[in-house]
Amino acid sequence: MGEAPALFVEDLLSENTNGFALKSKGSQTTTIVSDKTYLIGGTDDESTSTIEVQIFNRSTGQLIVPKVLGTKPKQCKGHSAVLLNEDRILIVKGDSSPDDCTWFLEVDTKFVRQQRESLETEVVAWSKGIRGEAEKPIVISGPSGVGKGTLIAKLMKEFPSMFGFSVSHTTRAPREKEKDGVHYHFTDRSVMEKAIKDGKFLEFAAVHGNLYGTSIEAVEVVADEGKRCILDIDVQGARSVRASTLEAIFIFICPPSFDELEKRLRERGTETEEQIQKRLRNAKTELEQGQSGGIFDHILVNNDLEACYESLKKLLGLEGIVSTTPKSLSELVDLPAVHSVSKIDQKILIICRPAEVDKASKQLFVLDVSALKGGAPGRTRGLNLYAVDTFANGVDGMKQL
Ligand SMILES: Nc1ncnc2c1ncn2[C@@H]1O[C@H](COP(=O)(O)OP(=O)(O)OP(=O)(O)O)[C@@H](O)[C@H]1O
Ligand SMILES: Nc1nc2c(ncn2[C@@H]2O[C@H](COP(=O)(O)O)[C@@H](O)[C@H]2O)c(=O)[nH]1
Repeated sequence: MGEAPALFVEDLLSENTNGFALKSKGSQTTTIVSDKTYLIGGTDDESTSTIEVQIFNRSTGQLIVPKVLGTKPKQCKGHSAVLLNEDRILIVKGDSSPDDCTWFLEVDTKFVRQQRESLETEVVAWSKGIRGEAEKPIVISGPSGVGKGTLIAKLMKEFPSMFGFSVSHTTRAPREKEKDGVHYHFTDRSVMEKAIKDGKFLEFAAVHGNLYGTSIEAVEVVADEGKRCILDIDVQGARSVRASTLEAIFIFICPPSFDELEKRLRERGTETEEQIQKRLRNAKTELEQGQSGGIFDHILVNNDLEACYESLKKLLGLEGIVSTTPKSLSELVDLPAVHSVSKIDQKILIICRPAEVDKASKQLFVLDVSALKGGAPGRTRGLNLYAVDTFANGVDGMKQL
């Protein structure tokens, strides 16, 4: 936290109009949201490779660096900023790959308000914009040994381009065939506790004597691959995700009987007798909570593995579907570094400056934000970006937008 030189801040503020941010200092934009001015990008620190955020509080006259949650966007040659609905700022990056040009800086969404309260500091959160209707993440829960991992492995094998696994962090030791970064991020407790304190986790819980948690990044990485995220987490974690702003589908897997659950745990042969006893004790509570309503949308009994897998596929609308490749982004447009933005209702017009027209594929782009879904933690879905052929449509064509 530090005081801003008065002149500098006045310069920035004088360039603002009606909540729209204009270019101010190098690649920095300023956006006013009630009594705060968000200064985005363009810090003097050349070592910074990500877009930085500072907040000038006009009531107190202080310039602060907030805690920034979510993966930060990479610096680019130029960006524009538009305030949307008083709770998030849309950042349009120029000279960026088509799947990296729209980002949201959430400044007062439900997630940000929750985090501000729990971390007791000023918070903002980045969420990347994703084109189209990406599907909701899937939370799979159930007692240890019921077959969650087995079912998820089958799904990922049959539909490798459709689903991605959220790699959790855990403080437990790796099993013989487990790989760091693939099955789990195996982590020291102190490191994980610090990351939790820093707001890096969507959820975490003490499970069977160890700490487990889903980082925000683990979910974002999967969304960035254009895949649907699968979380394998315990009931406490499912409850936390249910209470969070992440919209997901919650599935609870039950064993056909308690004896069968014990048999599977023993036959897996990965735990000591003491650990098996602990997992079975916890299973009783998990089975009660999982089936008592309020958390899960669907309950599946994993008796016969193939039958349960077919039910899972049916529930996810995958019956008769053959694995597809991820949606191609090749048809998407390249935005120029120098552009201006204006907002008409829920449509953002991105206008290429004359000097850049030759470099850009089109002169005018429209970003439709009327159907936004999701947001931090995770990605903001439902964006629609398209180029408008102004020469063909002329002024009339633009009016129709
Ligand atoms: N329907 C089934 N019938 C018989 N055995 C099964 C069935 N489903 C899974 N198994 C076996 O049960 C054992 C436990 O399965 P799995 O490791 O997938 O459970 P899990 O729910 O992921 O456990 P954990 O929560 O401890 O990670 C494995 O050896 C697996 O092969
Ligand atoms: N709350 C969370 N629970 C998690 C997470 N990752 C895994 N788990 C659950 O832990 C138990 C035990 O797993 P194991 O690999 O040690 O057998 C199991 O029920 C998992 O679902 C997490 O990130 N958060």
